[in-house]
Amino acid sequence: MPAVSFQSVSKVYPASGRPGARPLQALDHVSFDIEEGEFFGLLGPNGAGKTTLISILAGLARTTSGSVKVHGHDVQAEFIEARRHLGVVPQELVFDPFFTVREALVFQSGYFGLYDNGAWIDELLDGLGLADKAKANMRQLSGGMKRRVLVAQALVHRPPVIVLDEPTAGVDVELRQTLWHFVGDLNRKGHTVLLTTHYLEEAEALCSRLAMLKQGKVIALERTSTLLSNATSNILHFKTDDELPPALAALARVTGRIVQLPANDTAEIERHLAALREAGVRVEDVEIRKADLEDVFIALMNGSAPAQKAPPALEAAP
Ligand SMILES: Nc1ncnc2c1ncn2[C@@H]1O[C@H](COP(=O)(O)OP(=O)(O)OP(=O)(O)O)[C@@H](O)[C@H]1O
Repeated sequence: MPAVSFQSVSKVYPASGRPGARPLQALDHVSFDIEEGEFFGLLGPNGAGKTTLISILAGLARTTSGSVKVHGHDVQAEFIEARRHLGVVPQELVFDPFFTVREALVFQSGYFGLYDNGAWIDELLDGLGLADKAKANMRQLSGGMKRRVLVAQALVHRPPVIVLDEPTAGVDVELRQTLWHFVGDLNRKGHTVLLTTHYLEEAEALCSRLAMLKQGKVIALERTSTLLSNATSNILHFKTDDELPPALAALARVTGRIVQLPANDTAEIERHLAALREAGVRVEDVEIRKADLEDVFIALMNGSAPAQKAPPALEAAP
């Protein structure tokens, strides 16, 4: 039995009351399973539907059609059983300002009928670097510390499935490391992890399998290693102040002065360089690197399949 199963999930938000407003299809027949013990990544640009899908999984929103199960329990029909199997770390920092950290965790344990949870709470506080904040009031904590408490709250009932919705947005390196160490450990002990993130290098490093959403549809569902090995193999990376010739501009990812051009082999790299020379483009700091998940993501979001070699942009210069 899969840990999480999404079966043809659609979600339409009704039109707002504003004149001319139309209903919005946030999810369009999303289907995939997450197996027990997987570290699974859900990726997609802003507005792709990730939070909507997670809200449905957590029982905070309802599907328009389709079904979602956690360890075989339907999240709508068997809400309590499904919820017991899930620990959800929300994107937003929601907390009760009147509790201390420990009180918040004791209170949360009570929701699940756990009245003798002190040992596990201590373990959570230790593992997440919160031990010296146990008696601090929630409102005295920095944003990063509050996020650690949210992670601890999500885990008080030792859920087999852990859902992290952009847990590292705006958090410092230390918290990221603490969090990934802790969550990685739980995953090695058999917990299933579902992660949404905009940090693709994080997804590449952590997730064994990925789903990519675009406008509410699954456009890729693959092992991370397969996505990477199918990708255009090299990226020609350089800086320039000059304008690229149109054929190269159409292929390039440009960030300020930095240009990145996909190239499948050495011959294509040479063709790109020759074309740049011919167009009088002055380049600096030229590097060739392997394609990463960000390159795959961009290719997929732009509608070009990463497995396919980019069309030869230019004829080789003499
Ligand atoms: N409560 C709501 N009412 C109406 N439309 C909504 C509601 N919540 C989300 N949407 C819309 O549904 C679409 C999907 O939003 P969602 O927040 O699920 O995307 P996301 O992939 O999580 O984006 P982000 O990366 O920005 O968090 C967006 O167009 C969004 O504006």
